[in-house]
Amino acid sequence: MSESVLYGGQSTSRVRIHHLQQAKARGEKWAMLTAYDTYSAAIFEEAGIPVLLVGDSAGNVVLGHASTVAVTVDDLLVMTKAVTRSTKRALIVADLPFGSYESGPQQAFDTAVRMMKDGGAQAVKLEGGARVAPQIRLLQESGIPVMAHIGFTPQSKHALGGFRVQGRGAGAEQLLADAHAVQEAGAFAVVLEMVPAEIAGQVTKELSIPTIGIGAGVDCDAQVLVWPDMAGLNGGRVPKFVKKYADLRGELLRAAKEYADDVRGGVFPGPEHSFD
Ligand SMILES: Nc1nc(=O)c2c([nH]1)NC[C@@H]1CN(c3ccc(C(=O)N[C@@H](CCC(=O)O)C(=O)O)cc3)CN21
Ligand SMILES: CC(C)C(=O)C(=O)O
Ligand SMILES: [Mg+2]
Repeated sequence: MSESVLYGGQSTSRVRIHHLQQAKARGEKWAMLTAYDTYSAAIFEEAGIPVLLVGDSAGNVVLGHASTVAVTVDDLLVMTKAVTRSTKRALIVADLPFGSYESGPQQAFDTAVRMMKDGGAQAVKLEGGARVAPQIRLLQESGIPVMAHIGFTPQSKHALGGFRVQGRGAGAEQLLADAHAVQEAGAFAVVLEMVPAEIAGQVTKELSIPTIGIGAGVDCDAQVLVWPDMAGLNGGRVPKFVKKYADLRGELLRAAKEYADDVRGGVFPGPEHSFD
């Protein structure tokens, strides 16, 4: 078997966007996860996840907001710094929050520069297709790798009418046009969120850049999930596209209860946790 370009050998150098391009050319699929803090980022890198996204899903899963709309650049900067400090192999992508790039290429550039200079990110992600092509183009020309995000774009859920699959029926044409627009503008990869599997497969075939699916079927070049969803830390309802690989909520609940019981019972701390 040929060696993976992403997980291969003894290499300790950083995953770069050209590695993702090579992976697509070789038909090698890869996984992306979100990360928001030091322990999770280090664990995912050790697990061989080549790309980590400091997602604005932090609004939901870290900060307790009902949506990603309230998330600020400052919020994500703190988390991006934590993630970049604790990793050295994974490619770190920072989401650009709602309101920090839409008004034009200059605004997008200013925000992206903060994520790269202060945050240490190696790439940024923004939501939208043809409508953000000018932003993608300026960033790309300025040396900032851009990941695009089309299909269901959570920052515009109020405009899209809630959490809905995009690209069905007549929407397929729009989705394909957006996919081509972001590639043409210079995006190095594109997230496809909640898109019918067949359409996502078609986009993946037509594009030369990698597609990263979330609720977009198995034919994408890569997949992404929000980590507290896939690890079962999330106690609420999770979207249909989530597969639960662990029950961290149950495990943490058990540990916290046992600790509380030990303290109530005078069992903790024991002599081995105490000083003479
Ligand atoms: N915890 C978490 N997971 C995510 O995947 C996620 C976030 N937060 N926050 C930002 C966006 C928002 N996303 C979401 C959130 C909810 C649904 C959802 O409830 N989907 C339903 C309805 C689908 C439909 O109506 O067709 C589902 O059952 O999948 C989907 C994507 C994806 N992102
Ligand atoms: C779900 C992924 C793609 C995302 O944008 C996020 O976590 O914010
Ligand atoms: Mg996001």
